[in-house]
Amino acid sequence: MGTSQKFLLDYFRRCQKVLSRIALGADAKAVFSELQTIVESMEPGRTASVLQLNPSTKTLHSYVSNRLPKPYVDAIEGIEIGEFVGCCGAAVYLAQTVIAEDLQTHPNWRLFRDITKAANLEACWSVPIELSDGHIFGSFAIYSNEKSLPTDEELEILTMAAHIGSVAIEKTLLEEKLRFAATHDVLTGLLNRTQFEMLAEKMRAHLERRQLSMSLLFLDLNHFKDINDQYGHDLGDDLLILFAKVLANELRESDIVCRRGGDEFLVALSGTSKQGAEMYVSRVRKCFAKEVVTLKLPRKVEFAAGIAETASGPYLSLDRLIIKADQNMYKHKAQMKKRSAEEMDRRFLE
Ligand SMILES: Nc1nc2c(ncn2[C@@H]2O[C@H](COP(=O)(O)OP(=O)(O)OP(=O)(O)O)[C@@H](O)[C@H]2O)c(=O)[nH]1
Repeated sequence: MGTSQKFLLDYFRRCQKVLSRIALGADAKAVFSELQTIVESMEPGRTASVLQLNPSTKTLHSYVSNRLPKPYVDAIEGIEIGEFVGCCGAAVYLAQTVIAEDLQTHPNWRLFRDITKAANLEACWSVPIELSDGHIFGSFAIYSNEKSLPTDEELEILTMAAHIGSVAIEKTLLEEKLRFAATHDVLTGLLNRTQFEMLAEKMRAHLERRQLSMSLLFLDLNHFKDINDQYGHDLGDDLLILFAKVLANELRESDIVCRRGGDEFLVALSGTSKQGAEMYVSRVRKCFAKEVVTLKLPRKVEFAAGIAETASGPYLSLDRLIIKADQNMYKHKAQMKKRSAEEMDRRFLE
């Protein structure tokens, strides 16, 4: 009997090893592969399967490879969940365990009888993989090549395996969140300054080796403090988010952008001359002017941009590039402010 005391002891030892591996940073997929093997060893003729829910399409997809026959795996790939969709589709839909003792007679399997027969699958028990916030990640199922119901212990083992797997997923998600928080700006989701400088330096060194040009841009919103003061910080935040989105949307994959702080942004354009950088700024200006109207600000919002290019010979250091772009941005800002003052004078005198 698979659930003898010896088996249970062995099972707990193996689960403990998996938990240690999770603590040491094992990848969630590797953890589930291991859990599949452990659960399959309960009885001969058992095959485990882990499916992941795509929440936007409400469909299930293989999370880790398994030993189920390929035609069966292909047939259920991307299946939509539902109250009466097999055991996994129903377990995820209902957020509860679904057991089919005999796939040839269970109503949920009516549409799958031929493929399960061809795959020599007779019974299926599926438990939802639930995360601590209540979200259902997917399903953990056992298929058997004999009509059968799980014992209480077998069901407990399956549920525990799904739970251990959920811990691995949560840890992976949390680590991803931490990695993102350490390298990105919270408000705009762009890279933060430290991460940008690290990547821009790599870009600079790579381009210097190939003697290809690089442009560094310093961009700064005009009169942002007034916008904050007059219309509130929430609207100021929305403006920063919108500007960040436009800057990122107009970039190629090889280019990078960061929020340097406040209303200042840096962009590094790979293999791009000053002329190319000017074209980028003009695209951003056009798109920003179009998008900013959605914020319904009663005043025009503009930005100043400074460009620093490095090409051929010994390349400028990243620090020098940033300083140069900053100086050019200030010159541009001064010109813009002078122009707008002259415009005001003209209007006043007319
Ligand atoms: N809403 C919002 N404001 C911020 C944030 N970070 C910095 N600020 C504000 O951004 C403003 C930047 O002001 P300044 O550097 O004087 O820039 P400015 O008003 O655009 O001046 P010019 O660039 O000379 O036109 C300050 O008032 C900061 O308090 C943020 O995350 N959200």
